[in-house]
Amino acid sequence: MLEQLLAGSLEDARARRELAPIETVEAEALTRAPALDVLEALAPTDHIRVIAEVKRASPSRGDLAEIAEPQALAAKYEAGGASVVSVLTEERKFKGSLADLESVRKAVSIPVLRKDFIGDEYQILEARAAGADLVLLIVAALPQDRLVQLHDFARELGMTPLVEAHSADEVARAVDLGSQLIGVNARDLRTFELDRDLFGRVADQIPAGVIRVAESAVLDVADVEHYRAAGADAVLVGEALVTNDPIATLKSYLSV
Ligand SMILES: O=P(O)(O)OC[C@@H](O)[C@@H](O)c1c[nH]c2ccccc12
Repeated sequence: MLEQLLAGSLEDARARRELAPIETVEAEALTRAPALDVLEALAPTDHIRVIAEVKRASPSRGDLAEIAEPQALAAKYEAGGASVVSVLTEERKFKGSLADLESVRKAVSIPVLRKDFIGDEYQILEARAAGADLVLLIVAALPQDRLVQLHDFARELGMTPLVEAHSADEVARAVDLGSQLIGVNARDLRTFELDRDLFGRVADQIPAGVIRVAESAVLDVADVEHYRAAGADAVLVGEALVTNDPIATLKSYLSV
């Protein structure tokens, strides 16, 4: 499944590239206001931080919410105390788009993450041109040499890569990159199985000073407490925020 998702995102990016060549998108990326300081926004503090996701659907959970106005949802996330907004831009299974990211960027002043299956520099330039401050890089999707190149490329644009791992080996590869922001996804993107305890098993491998994000499978405040107790600095939450009142839900998490 992960291979198909990556192939689909790359194919969609190639089609966009026919219309907007890399030079055009690069010029847009370079004339944007500088990317925001993500490590500052997510710096460990006395409560858990939340990366709140604009998520309409997923291959494992199907349709979650309509979200006609992603900018309105993102504004609620900011009002509720989220530290970062994640916008799924994958079109085929997650029903997102770069247009969603652009409208969210205009509506909030906190950092914005482009959440997609990224395997090409062009997608990173598009993200910056649309105003993203972070990009997701999924360790399982890429050989290490490409991961190094894409990680460097994003950093040269002033962006912060969120490097996603789903096993002890993948965490080791993320650490090898010199990543300052590592996410452990409870969901296996190949089988869609959930393992909420994975974060706790691998958290100690992440060096002090690196921000630790627990991704997926937060359905209520007890799950946030579970991740916090295991050492998470931040949680990345989609489904629970798009299917409940976002402000009230965020406020309950921020008490953890
Ligand atoms: O809806 P949830 O279970 O709260 O999960 C959010 C987020 O972690 C999930 O959307 C995600 C994590 N890593 C990804 C990689 C690609 C697509 C989606 C994801």
